[in-house]
Amino acid sequence: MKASIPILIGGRPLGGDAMPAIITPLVGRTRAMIFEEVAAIAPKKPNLLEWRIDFFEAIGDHQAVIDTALAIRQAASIPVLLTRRSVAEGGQSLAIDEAAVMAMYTAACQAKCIELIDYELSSAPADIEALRKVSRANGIGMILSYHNFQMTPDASTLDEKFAAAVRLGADVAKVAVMPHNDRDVLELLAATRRAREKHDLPLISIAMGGLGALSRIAGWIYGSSATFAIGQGCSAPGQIAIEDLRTALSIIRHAVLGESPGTPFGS
Ligand SMILES: O=C1C[C@@](O)(C(=O)O)C[C@@H](O)[C@@H]1O
Repeated sequence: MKASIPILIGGRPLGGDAMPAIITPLVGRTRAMIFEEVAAIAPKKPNLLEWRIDFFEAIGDHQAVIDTALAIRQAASIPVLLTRRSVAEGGQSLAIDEAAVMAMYTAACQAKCIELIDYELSSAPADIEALRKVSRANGIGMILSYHNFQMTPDASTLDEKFAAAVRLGADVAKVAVMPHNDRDVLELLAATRRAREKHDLPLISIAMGGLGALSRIAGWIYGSSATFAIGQGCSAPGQIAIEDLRTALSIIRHAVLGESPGTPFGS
């Protein structure tokens, strides 16, 4: 089994040796709501906090974004991933346009108030290129992502999404899709496995909804380096509470990696 490649933050693997890293979203609309979430989530020790800034009312106010990001990091001592999810890919509608979103991401990178950003592959190529430059110049990692909340595209489309993220210089390639049946989940896992064989960068892949639970718990076996779990609020269908996820992961890790303290087979 080819190991999943860890996501690096400041040169260190996110989550240490354990696979997968656990990411919990922050979905508060106001600074006060976000801090309530941080207070509830920090003791649960996820490896990364995803600040879903499309939920944040003050998204257009750069200083508020920077101050809040710094305060989240300080309160939780957990690295922060900044994500604006577009409406087309399952996010909230915004009061600001795409140019202002770019300006917000740029200001956050320059302030170095976050460790990672998530930007969608469907964005304008010039914007992806510009954000890649500014994130790299400031030492901020970049996830290039694709989400389909309606369905699971065919195998070649899934392959192409991972490949496009690599071509465009992503540090992490991410694909999240909606399965309609158990086969769709297998397609997502198979595409993840092919991408792991072909590309030399960390991947995140998710099949959403109840059917996709297998991908959240066992996707790391196929090459996905991180999984999203509920710390306090949910940001997508099918996310599992971090406590339940950890229980499931420890059972599977023990079985798959041979870490079980049980009697050796055959003895
Ligand atoms: O892209 C992802 C994955 C996700 O959609 C999920 O299914 O867990 C949750 C989002 O917050 C995140 O940005």
